[in-house]
Amino acid sequence: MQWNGARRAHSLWCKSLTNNTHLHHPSIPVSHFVTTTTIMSSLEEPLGFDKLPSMSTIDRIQRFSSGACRPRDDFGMGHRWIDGRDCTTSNSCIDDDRSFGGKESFPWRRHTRKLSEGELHLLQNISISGRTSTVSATLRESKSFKGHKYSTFSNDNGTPHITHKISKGIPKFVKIVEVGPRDGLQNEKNIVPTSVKVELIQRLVSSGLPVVEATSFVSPKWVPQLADAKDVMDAVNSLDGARLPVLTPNLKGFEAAVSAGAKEVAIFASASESFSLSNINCTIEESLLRYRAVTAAAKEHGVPVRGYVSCVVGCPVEGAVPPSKVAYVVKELYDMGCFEISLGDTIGIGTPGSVVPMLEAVMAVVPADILAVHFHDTYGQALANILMSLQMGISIVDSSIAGLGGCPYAKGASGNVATEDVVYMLNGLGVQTNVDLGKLIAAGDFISKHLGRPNGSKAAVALNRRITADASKI
Ligand SMILES: CC(C)(COP(=O)([O-])OP(=O)([O-])OC[C@H]1O[C@@H](n2cnc3c(N)ncnc32)[C@H](O)[C@@H]1OP(=O)([O-])[O-])[C@@H](O)C(=O)NCCC(=O)NCCSC(=O)C[C@@](C)(O)CC(=O)[O-]
Repeated sequence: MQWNGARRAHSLWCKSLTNNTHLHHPSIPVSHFVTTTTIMSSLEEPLGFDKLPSMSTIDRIQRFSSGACRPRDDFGMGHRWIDGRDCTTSNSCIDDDRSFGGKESFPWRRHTRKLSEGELHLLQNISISGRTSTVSATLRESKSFKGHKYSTFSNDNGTPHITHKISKGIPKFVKIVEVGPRDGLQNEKNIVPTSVKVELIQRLVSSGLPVVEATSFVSPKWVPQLADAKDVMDAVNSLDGARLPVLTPNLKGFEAAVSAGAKEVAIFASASESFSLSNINCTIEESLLRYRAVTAAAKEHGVPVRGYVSCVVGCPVEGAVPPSKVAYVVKELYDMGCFEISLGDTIGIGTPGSVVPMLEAVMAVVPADILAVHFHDTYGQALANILMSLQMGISIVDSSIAGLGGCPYAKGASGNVATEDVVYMLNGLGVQTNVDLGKLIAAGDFISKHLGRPNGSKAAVALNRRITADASKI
């Protein structure tokens, strides 16, 4: 029976990756994890263009503009992949091969060309003097953490032209959606006291973050770490300055969230059937049915709904996930009224090589400006993936304070990209976030200290060291 199958598979995802037993479904046999681990090893090679379907049917002319949204009747997705009729596995879907057949180059790729003598001279100057310049800029910033713009390339030799080329397409403002109190803490082995969660949220809001995902109204049997969702909301509801969305997997969760004062909710679907079963104990289609009920109720209450799609490039069980599957689920969430949709590389397996075709497929069916990217940093690819996403027109980035999430003692998925690292990179690019990096680092240090581990943000660690070094000279 499908439902029994779903139950057996339920909650496999974090467990198989992290050995984090607190989320394990009691009925999942140990042998299941062995299988999953074996499959996971097939993902140890980075997913690149050669491992994913290419994009011959996607119209490329307008895809990076927000006006690129249009129905794709010819997209060839339908429901066939869900029924599994043409697919042996999600990685070998005939439909997808047809839709994305043919290897073509992507027009957004920078064309290499011969550099002129002047340009060569310029680049040599940058590589020689740029290092000093970058370092001094970093040191200057480290004292105040104030957002600054790097001046590495700003000389009078025509370099602004190069800067312009590099930053072309990158938005002037990026909205950061902080997911640490929810995505980060849901994976913690030990339950974090409510008062600590509340203080963390307060600190994050006061750093200027516009959105701080506060908690989840999910089954406490599955996620005991967030069983205090109501108490957390009671304590943070009156905070001004940021939106505080919460995760709701079904109507029950939605109703509980609204009674607790939540003014925004998020629903979370998956592009991988196996992950859907393990995470929320139902198939993708069943989850979409549930979410239609949630979005309808939310509309009645005037509550905005954010959508998540997990496993957008890879699934711990199924391996590579075809972009068309992601696009299908995104479009469903969009059609049911989600105002924003976050694309989750749940296991942090993606590289720009796999993220780009996925984004292309998604941007062919919904506007780019409603999309967010949500990268876990398991393979250290998150910042590269974010930069690539920004260049493709994304301007909403999810991240987690101090890189919270995942289990530090187990092989497998790690936390989200650290918010401090994202802000540091965006400051370097001259992109506005309205976030105070100093306050952010203090918030990251606060929660890391509580959890008894080093801050997972490289920028925070480096900038903290710098302060110590400065102080020792005084
Ligand atoms: C979806 C369910 C609830 C289905 O869980 P189920 O066991 O299939 O649900 P059920 O309808 O059979 O109910 C079982 C029990 O749960 C209760 N229940 C039912 N719903 C709720 C609720 N909302 N709040 C509190 N309790 C609830 C329900 O009342 C019942 O209680 P009992 O009668 O046994 O005492 C469960 O599987 C669940 O809570 N899953 C949560 C999974 C989760 O939070 N995962 C982490 C999210 S992270 C993620 O998805 C990825 C993301 C978003 O971060 C992006 C990325 O990284 O890619």
